[in-house]
Amino acid sequence: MTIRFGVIGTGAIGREHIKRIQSKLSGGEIVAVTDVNQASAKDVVESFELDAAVYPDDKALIAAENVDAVLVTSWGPAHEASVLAAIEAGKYVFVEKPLATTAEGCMKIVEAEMKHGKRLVQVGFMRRYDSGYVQLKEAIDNNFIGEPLMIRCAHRNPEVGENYTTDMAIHDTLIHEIDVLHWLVNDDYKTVQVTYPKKSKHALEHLKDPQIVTLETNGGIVINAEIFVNCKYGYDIQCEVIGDEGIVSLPEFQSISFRKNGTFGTNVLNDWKDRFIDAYDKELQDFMDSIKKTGEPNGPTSWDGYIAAVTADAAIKAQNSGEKEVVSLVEKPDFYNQYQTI
Ligand SMILES: NC(=O)C1=CN([C@@H]2O[C@H](COP(=O)(O)OP(=O)(O)OC[C@H]3O[C@@H](n4cnc5c(N)ncnc54)[C@H](O)[C@@H]3O)[C@@H](O)[C@H]2O)C=CC1
Ligand SMILES: O=C1[C@@H](O)[C@H](O)[C@@H](O)[C@H](O)[C@H]1O
Repeated sequence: MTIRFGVIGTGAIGREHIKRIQSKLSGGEIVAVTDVNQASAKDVVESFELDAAVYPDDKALIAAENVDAVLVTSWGPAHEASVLAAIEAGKYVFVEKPLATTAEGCMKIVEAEMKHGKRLVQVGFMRRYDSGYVQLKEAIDNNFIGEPLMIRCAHRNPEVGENYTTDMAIHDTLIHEIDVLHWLVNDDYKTVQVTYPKKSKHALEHLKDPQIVTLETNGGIVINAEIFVNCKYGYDIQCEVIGDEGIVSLPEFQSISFRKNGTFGTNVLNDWKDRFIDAYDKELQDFMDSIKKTGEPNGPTSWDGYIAAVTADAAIKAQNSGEKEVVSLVEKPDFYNQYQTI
């Protein structure tokens, strides 16, 4: 069985995912595309030589009979409506982060999926598929470092465009740490606080950069996360978990080392596309394989999308108040307890 995808949003990551489904992964094909910029949708069909129809909007694409699964790679604020429409039509959905831009929006999706009665949605929190984070999780789950006490991490981008705003450091960038860290230590967040170090001279006037986010879990683990989106030197993701018996760290991305001109060095990557290339491949392959095997996706759930949104909302409140803000989740529905997600 081949899973026939309809793609909503043919921008940067939409194109990356189309390429991997079409020519790298097995068991899927792109049969439909749409974008509010119709020229972009048409261009992707031509340049990637897809045998796919171009639809005027998400509703028409979701209604197409030959679409089994919808890949939502439009801008964040458009995700909620497309995901809800896909659930209503009983179609599988792979949605890039964020699931929705508000906790209320995520909860609507959670409720719609529960009403449908089985899982349809997987959220694109790809770090759970990254081999480095998988190794960290195995070490923690196997008690290799004893009880985790603290986590130190950094999420650095070389630069961002002028549309990138201070709150995006949370809901666009930190959201990956928000998702992967509570999964890593099997805990939920209790509070969050944001502080601003001295501002980088490379940050535009409207942007506070870098930022330090301190998250505290119910179990007492304190996480110190640096978000620095004009770091200039490259795309760099760091994570170190400190336990009572030792420390585990995320491996550096593998690259050749060199000795040249009196220097011993290695290259640093420049963006997310390359850093998480294997993780993006694995998450989408798992989405397809799991649907074929069990009839449901296996990766991060709508509930995970909801946790991320609630935590991001509290962090944005903390950005503005300067205070420690409470992360308050409603009780996890039994429906999601039955899934042992990656
Ligand atoms: N998992 C990850 O590491 C990454 C995730 N993302 C997420 O993927 C999403 C897309 O990001 P990019 O591709 O970087 O943005 P982009 O701006 O390059 O592409 C988005 C595309 O969606 C289209 N679009 C917007 N609203 C639409 C609607 N209602 N219906 C149809 N098309 C619509 C736009 O015209 C544009 O072509 C965002 O939610 C972003 O947060 C982006 C980069 C990396
Ligand atoms: O999801 C992503 C982007 O949307 C975001 O803007 C970047 O900061 C992240 O590193 C990348 O993984």
